[in-house]
Amino acid sequence: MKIYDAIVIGSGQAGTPLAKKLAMAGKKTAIIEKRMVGGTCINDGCTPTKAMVASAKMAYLAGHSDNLGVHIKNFTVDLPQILKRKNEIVKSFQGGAQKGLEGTAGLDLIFGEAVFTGPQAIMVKLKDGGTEEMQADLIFINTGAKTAIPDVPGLSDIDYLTSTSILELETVPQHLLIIGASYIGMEFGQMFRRFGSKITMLETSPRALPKEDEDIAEEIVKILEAEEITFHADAKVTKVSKKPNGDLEAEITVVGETRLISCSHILVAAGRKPQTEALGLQKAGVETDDRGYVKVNDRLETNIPGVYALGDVKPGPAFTHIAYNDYTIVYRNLIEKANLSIKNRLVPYCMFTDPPLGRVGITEAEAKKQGLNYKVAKLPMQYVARAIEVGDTRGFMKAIVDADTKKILGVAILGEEGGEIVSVMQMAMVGGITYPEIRYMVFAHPTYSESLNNLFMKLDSLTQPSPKERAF
Ligand SMILES: Cc1cc2nc3c(=O)[nH]c(=O)nc-3n(C[C@H](O)[C@H](O)[C@H](O)COP(=O)(O)OP(=O)(O)OC[C@H]3O[C@@H](n4cnc5c(N)ncnc54)[C@H](O)[C@@H]3O)c2cc1C
Ligand SMILES: NC(=O)c1ccc[n+]([C@@H]2O[C@H](COP(=O)([O-])OP(=O)(O)OC[C@H]3O[C@@H](n4cnc5c(N)ncnc54)[C@H](O)[C@@H]3O)[C@@H](O)[C@H]2O)c1
Repeated sequence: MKIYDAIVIGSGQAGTPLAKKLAMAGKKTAIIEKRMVGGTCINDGCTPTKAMVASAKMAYLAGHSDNLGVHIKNFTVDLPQILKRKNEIVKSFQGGAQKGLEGTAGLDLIFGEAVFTGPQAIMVKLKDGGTEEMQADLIFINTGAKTAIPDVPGLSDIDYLTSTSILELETVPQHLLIIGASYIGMEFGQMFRRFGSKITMLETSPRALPKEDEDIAEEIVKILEAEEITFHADAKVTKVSKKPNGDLEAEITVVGETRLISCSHILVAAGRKPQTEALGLQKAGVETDDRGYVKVNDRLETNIPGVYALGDVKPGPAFTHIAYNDYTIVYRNLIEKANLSIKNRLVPYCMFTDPPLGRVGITEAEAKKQGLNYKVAKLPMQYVARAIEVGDTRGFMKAIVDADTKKILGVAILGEEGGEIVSVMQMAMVGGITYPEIRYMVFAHPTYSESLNNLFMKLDSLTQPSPKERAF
């Protein structure tokens, strides 16, 4: 039995920096990884998808360059080259992360699958064979999530794609049917449409992106439909099968009506589930919720003293920046004796469609549900000077503000650089900057952020439009 001060299970976006910092703080630490260092984000999440989204954007720009006076006669999409570039980026990020762990004194990187054998005890099924027993007073669960496979008759009999396996396709699917129209579905749907696939998207909810405000979801669907992507909302896949010619067939009901869709590939993008099934949590007495997520308090402590859970394995928003922030909270509480909590943490995110959707704070629907006295400002990107100059006026800016305190409650930017502009607004929200202050703040011209002046002008009919707004 090996004795450590700390054991980190999973080298994801929380575990990797946490293990390093704990070792550097003098704690003898082990980090156990069953697959590859860097977890989902680096290996089959953010990094590879955003690298491939960049190729898809290039294809789109090549096909839409005439308007800017640049005529590109012919272009082709070279998927093997796109994969090669993506793989090189992934490999360099993964290699860098692994080197960082291996080069840290007092830290052991162990490849294998960790299973709890008691509250402070772990058994590792080593990748190279054999097992290793270890224990520590501090154990951190950072095992992330994996694709959830819906219970659809016939699905287990066909070679369906997941967000991981689709990243390795060497040829562009002729017709890709996507189950689930949220982040993963939208990002891959647009990407493969731009690579040349026909795309059909199915969503069980009455509309795509059910967690977003209706106007935002509608606008995104409109943008993707303009690229000839087909959406079916209120849709349920009732059966899938392989036809004698090798094609796949999905039987679906759309608003109660049965249809058959023939396609070459099916991507399952219907959500993710925590990787806790094989973790032996019951041996440690660690409680999970009814969906298998590890229950934690606001300081990310489980019900067992000394055992913590960070990142996607606990309930709540599943993003890399949240996993990373979890690490900083746990580390500072433990080592720097801070008293930090995840309560009231502002959660920004960006869906990397083109244009992207950046959002922070609450939605209009949430403001309504909470019965707040709020106002909504909206500015179409057609009124954003920078968007006109750049030649892409799809989308809009939207803000929800408190009518009494004038504070910003939530912002969504569906437009070019939406994720970047929303970061500006996030800082305003954290700093308590009110919308009248932003309305008259000096931003560089011509930037997208400058149009935040005009966005907030919309809130007060007595306010004179700025010279920039008058120009339109
Ligand atoms: C296709 C896709 C695109 C995404 N794009 C974005 C994006 O653009 N922006 C964003 O913020 N988020 C994005 N995400 C989400 C993001 O990847 C996750 O939120 C993030 O990786 C979570 O980090 P984590 O540390 O909790 O877990 P992970 O990164 O999943 O790491 C968990 C690690 O634990 C290991 N592990 C699991 N069980 C064991 C065990 N028993 N023993 C040892 N090791 C174990 C796993 O192998 C894995 O390496 C995307 C996700 C997907 C699937
Ligand atoms: N840019 C980003 O930050 C980014 C990108 C990709 C993924 N992610 C993360 O990955 C997680 C998973 O993404 P996701 O899109 O798979 O999950 P999700 O949970 O966000 O959405 C799944 C969608 O599938 C629908 N659905 C479920 N079962 C269905 C069925 N049988 N038929 C049709 N539709 C069905 C749901 O109603 C939902 O709209 C997200 O929570 C997100 O945090 C983030």
